[in-house]
Formats: sequence, C-alpha cells, structure tokens
Amino acid sequence: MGQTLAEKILSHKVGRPVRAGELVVVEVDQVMVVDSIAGSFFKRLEYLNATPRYPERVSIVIDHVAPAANLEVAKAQKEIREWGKRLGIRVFDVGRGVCHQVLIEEGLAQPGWIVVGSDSHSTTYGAVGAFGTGMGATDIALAAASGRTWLRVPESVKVVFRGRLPKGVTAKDAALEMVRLLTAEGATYMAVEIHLLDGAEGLSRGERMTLANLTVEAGAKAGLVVPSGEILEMYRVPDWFYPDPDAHYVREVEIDLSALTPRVSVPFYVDNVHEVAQVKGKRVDQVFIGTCTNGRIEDLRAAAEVLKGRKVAPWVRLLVIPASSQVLEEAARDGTLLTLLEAGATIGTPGCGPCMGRHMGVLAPGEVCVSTSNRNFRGRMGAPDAEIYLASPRVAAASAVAGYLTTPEELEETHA
Ligand SMILES: CC(C)[C@H](C(=O)O)[C@@H](O)C(=O)O
Ligand code: SF4
Repeated sequence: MGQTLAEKILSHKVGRPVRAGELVVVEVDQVMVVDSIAGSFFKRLEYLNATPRYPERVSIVIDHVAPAANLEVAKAQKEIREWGKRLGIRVFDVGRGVCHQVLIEEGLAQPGWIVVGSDSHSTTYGAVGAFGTGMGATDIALAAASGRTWLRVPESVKVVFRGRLPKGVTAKDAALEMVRLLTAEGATYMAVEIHLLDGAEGLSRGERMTLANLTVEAGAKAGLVVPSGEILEMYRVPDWFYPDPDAHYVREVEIDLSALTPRVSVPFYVDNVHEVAQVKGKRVDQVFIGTCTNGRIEDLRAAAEVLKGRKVAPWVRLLVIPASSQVLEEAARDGTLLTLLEAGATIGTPGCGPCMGRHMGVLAPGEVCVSTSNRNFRGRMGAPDAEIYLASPRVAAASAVAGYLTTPEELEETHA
C-alpha cells in the first residue's frame, strides 16, 4: 500500500519507510516559540540545564500581547530579549507580526521540513508543505535542546477541493465548510491532507495558509496542502513529495468550490457553520479583520474593496490588524490603508491583536463581534457571553458597514 504525504515526509526524515501509528524520532528544522509560552520554555531549558542545540533553528516571536499591555507582560518580554541574546536565538520583536505569518515570510518553513511551534496553529506551515505541529512548552524545550522530537506518525484524512471559487466566495468560506464537514474533533491527531484540483490549484499561498490554519480546529496534528500552483514557483519541492494514489485514508471528503456560498461559524462552536444568509441581521458591535487566519494583504484588499466609498455603521468598531509588518507596509504602499481609514477603521500593531482576548479589543458582556479569526468558543475574546461570528474579510467588512451580519452582495441590494 502506498503512502500518504505525512508518511512520505516522516519516512524521508527517518530514513526508512514508516507507517501511520508508528512512533518515530525526527530531526526538527525549526522550533517556534511565542511570547506567551516563552517563560515556561526558558524555565524548562533551565530545569534541563540545557541550551538550544542549534540556536539558528529556534525563533521566538513577540506577537500575542504586543506591545506589552501591562507590567507583567513587559517584564516577560524584557526577559525574552535577554534570553534571546544570551542563547543566540532569533527574536522577532513587537510589530513584526503573528508568528505563523512571520515564519512563512522569513522562509523558516519549507516543503518537507518539520516545524514545531508552541502554538496550536502551527499547522499553518502545511500551506507550503512543511509538517507543522503545535506542542506544549516541555516538548518544545526538549526539541530545542536536542534538535529532535518524537511523533506518532498520524493517520490521514483526505480533503479534496475541486473547481474555482465563485466571485465573492473565499478560501475562508472553504475552510469553514471543511471544519463543518470534519467536525471539531473529526481529525484528532490526524494529518488533514488537502488536495486542490480542477482549478483549485490556483489558490494562493495565503489562501492555502487559511485552509491549513483551520485544520487544527478539527483537531488535526498537521494540515498538509499537496504542493501545486504558485507553491511550485516559490519553493523547491522534491520529486518524492507526493502522496501515492493508493495511500490509505481514514476518511475522504470532497468540497466543490464552485458551489460554495459565504459561510459563518456561529458561537460557541467552530463547526457550527451556516450560510451567512441564515444568520444575517444579527446586530454587531465590533468587527475584527486580522490574525494568522485572515490578516494578509489579500484579506485587507478584499475588505477595502467592500469598504471603498462607504462608512462603518456609527455603533460599530472596526479593528484592522495586519498579520505582519510586511503586510502593513504593502497596505500603506498600495492605498489599501487609506481606504480602510477613510471608512472608519482603527489600525493596530501587527500581531494577534484581540484574537484571544488579551488586549486591543476585548469584548464586553453581551457584545457581538464578527471576526476573521479561527476560534469562537465562550470567553475567547473577553466576556463569557460575548458572541464571536467567524467569517471572511469580505463578510466582516460588509457587516461593519451595515452594523449587522451581512454579505457585500446583500449590502449592494439594500443600497440600490
Ligand atoms: C497562546 C497560544 C499558545 C495559543 C495557541 O496555542 O493557539 C493562541 O495562539 C491561540 O490561538 O489560542
Ligand atoms: S492570531 Fe490568534 S489564532 Fe493566530 S496565533 Fe495569534 S492568537 Fe493564535
């Protein structure tokens, strides 16, 4: 029987054919640590009396609460800088952006690499064919100290996206539909192997990141997008790097992109996904466009396209937080930023922003937020009863203008 992409990558690393279910020890190509976990990471290294074996393979990103929101965080970040210098570790400081976006931009995830991150959305690296996975501080510290980690070779679920997205429908809608079909636990500890066929191979790197990012919301260990399209131009993809046609999958799911409509994930469960049409009219207090899911330049442009010549509803706060300094620069250069500002948006420092409710847009009791992020469980952005509706940047922008949940198409109709 042939091998899945996860089995191929791990076999290549181990130097012999491996199968789902086996425990393997592999060399790690990149260890990523985020600000919120860095303190525990350093404590574990101290406890082990160890330093990173390959400091150049370790990156720390100050992104979750950046700039520091209080004294405690400020002290922790000061320590990160000191430790970074002492150990010779790369530190991406305040303003550089969300860890996953930064690592991809910096070329610190490559096809066939093992990237372990202290952050659950490390599956995002699968967009470029890296086996990216999230781990706790102890495993991350051991990976840094030894240069290796252990993994159970995951079983795989195959998700095939076919066709082209209709106008106004985005990769986020496709990703939400995928989570609905897989369910929040449907791919626990599995690799979600994503195939883009019959036109879907035209999806950009950023769009693939959105897909790989959301796989963890179905419980995935890794989300691997089989390289095609622009990835083949941007990266060196080895020829062994494809799953075999007779590989074994636990489950196979097909999504016809050409038949997709705008989606929204309704609180408090990520897989509670509906057509926007089914929940439209929900009054909105805050709209947040950003995060590792949808804070890229194409996302900001999509929002600006909807917002051009319009104003945000008087009762809505529109927060736009570019996923990285590169994204912010590009948005400044091409005029996207001005369009957003003219519509009434507030622009925040590149990073996670209010995504996990630590700062920069925490929700008060009873408030409703449309967010382009990936999680909407109770209390995620603040008050336990505040509601988060997950949607695409287009739907988020349209909802900011209307002041209630809607699509750009609906907005056109009501204004016509
Ligand atoms: C802080 C970090 C560990 C966390 C994660 O693991 O995902 C955060 O990024 C999140 O999205 O909830
Ligand atoms: S943007 Fe949100 S989901 Fe992504 S790493 Fe930051 S807190 Fe986690």
